[in-house]
Amino acid sequence: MANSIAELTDVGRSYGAARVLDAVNLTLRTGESVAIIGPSGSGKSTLLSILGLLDTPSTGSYRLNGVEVAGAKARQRTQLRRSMIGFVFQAFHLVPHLTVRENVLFGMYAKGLTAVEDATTAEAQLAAVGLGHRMHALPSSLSGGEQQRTALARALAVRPTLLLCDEPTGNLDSKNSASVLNLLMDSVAVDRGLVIVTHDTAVADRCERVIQVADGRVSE
Ligand SMILES: Nc1ncnc2c1ncn2[C@@H]1O[C@H](COP(=O)(O)OP(=O)(O)OP(=O)(O)O)[C@@H](O)[C@H]1O
Repeated sequence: MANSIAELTDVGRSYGAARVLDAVNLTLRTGESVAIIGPSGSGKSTLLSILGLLDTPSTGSYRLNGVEVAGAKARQRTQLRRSMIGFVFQAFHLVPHLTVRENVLFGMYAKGLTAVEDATTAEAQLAAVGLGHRMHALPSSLSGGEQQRTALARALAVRPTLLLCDEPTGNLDSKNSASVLNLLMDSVAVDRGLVIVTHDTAVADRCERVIQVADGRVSE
């Protein structure tokens, strides 16, 4: 049965006098793919940052795996983020002087994983995204699609409970978008949920749920 991973109750976020999110109620469960859509500046990235513990709600409750984190200290949020959350961004954010394989390993070390089997996990994850033959390449020699598949392998190698993506196909042509989208959909698992902020209707169409953000409010 699907478990609730993330539960936002009456969440608001203000920056100074500007109210960016208002009374947001949202529950995300394992096995789900959720698209977040809405006009530019409506608060989508802010919502994703709150879900990923990069930002904190100004008001309301956020329960992550049953633990209240809205008022959690930075250290606890960092620990939870490391152990539970994976991110994929539009701009890939690979380390330029590390190879593809090293980028995935670096992501694992950054998450505090240092087991000997890390190299095997990293290589298996790269093979799973179709990059087994590019493991020793530098990011600059890869296509945009290959770079995003590396970023996805880096995120998945630590087995996140929640995979959060901000415009993951925003820098890709249609062919590379389709392959990254297929991999994202394949990454949804009984013990994992997927959230994608997107302007791309092809992406939203593939997700089970579509959440619309407008004027700081969400509707489904
Ligand atoms: N750190 C911040 N300080 C002040 N204002 C902010 C901050 N972060 C976001 N905002 C404001 O909050 C609003 C929502 O921003 P957000 O990035 O969440 O929108 P978005 O829906 O993701 O937009 P886009 O589709 O253009 O990426 C914007 O008006 C933005 O200027």
